[in-house]
Amino acid sequence: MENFKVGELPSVYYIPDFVTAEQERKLIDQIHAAPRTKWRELKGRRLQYWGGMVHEKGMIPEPVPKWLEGVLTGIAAKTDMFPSPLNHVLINEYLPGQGIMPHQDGPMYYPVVAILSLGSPAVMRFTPRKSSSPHHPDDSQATTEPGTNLSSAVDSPSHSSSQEHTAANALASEASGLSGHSDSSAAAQASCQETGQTANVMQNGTADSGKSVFSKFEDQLGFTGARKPSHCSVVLMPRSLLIFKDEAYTDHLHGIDESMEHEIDETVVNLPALEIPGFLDVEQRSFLPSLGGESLPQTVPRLGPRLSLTCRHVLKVRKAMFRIR
Ligand SMILES: O=C(O)CCC(=O)C(=O)O
Ligand SMILES: [Fe+2]
Repeated sequence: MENFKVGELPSVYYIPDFVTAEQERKLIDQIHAAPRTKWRELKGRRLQYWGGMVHEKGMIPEPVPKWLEGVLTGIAAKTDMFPSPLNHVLINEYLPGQGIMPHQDGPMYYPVVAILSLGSPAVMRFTPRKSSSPHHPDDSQATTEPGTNLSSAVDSPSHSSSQEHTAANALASEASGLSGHSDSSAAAQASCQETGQTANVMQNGTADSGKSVFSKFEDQLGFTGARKPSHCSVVLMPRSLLIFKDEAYTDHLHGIDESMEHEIDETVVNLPALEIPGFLDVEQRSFLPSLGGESLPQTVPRLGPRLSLTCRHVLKVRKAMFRIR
């Protein structure tokens, strides 16, 4: 995994092309095939959650469908960063211009998150948490499943350091009931040879020519090279997997701007991602005649829907009382 580490903020990992285009298409189809009632409409986006309702007293588990189980076991197998099986997936759908306010995922989850991106690209920004920052009610919905009677502690404006999804104290009991399958996962079959090379370039910052890849990109984009380690942005390309933990999880907020274009600025830590074929597909490029083959875009245009699968391990899981079939 160290090959996929990006930037100086501990600890952010970016794996390009974690799933293939075919796997991406199948996942998008599966998401859209879910019953309409699975969608929760929020002000700025809509979401589905799978694995159960997250509650401060513990998640009431529900079986994860096969197609998602493959993603979860694939992530666990390929990344080796989760000590227990991932048991929860939040699927966010963003239309052009939609985003998610800066927030923290909070103590209901084991503090490592894996986000698989599908569809249109976007930029995620990490900013240091300030205790005086205002509370965003929307944030609590982002990761704690609105409409599920989550405790008032989540939405309480009096709640301490504001943006956090502090639904409860850190919970320690292990999740149960979801056994891992280490094979046959869509994600596990994702090509890793191709990605390994790109990742090395991302990590080491040097291409074969010996010239720093970052300086090449920074020259093209007119950057001065003064990146602040604490401010980090990651371009989330379709089919990529972002993983973050440590300070990025506990001391930083993460969010996606609600705008029609995401600026590629000096905080972006995975500039080489922009050079990967397919940064914008042919259809998207036709909207932007200025985007030639050689020149790097200055922004990520939001031209179509983006779907993200936020995969986590909910720490406290309750026994399912009964199931209606
Ligand atoms: O859509 C994304 O990439 C981010 C989602 C997120 O931060 C969350 O669900 O907590
Ligand atoms: Fe989040």
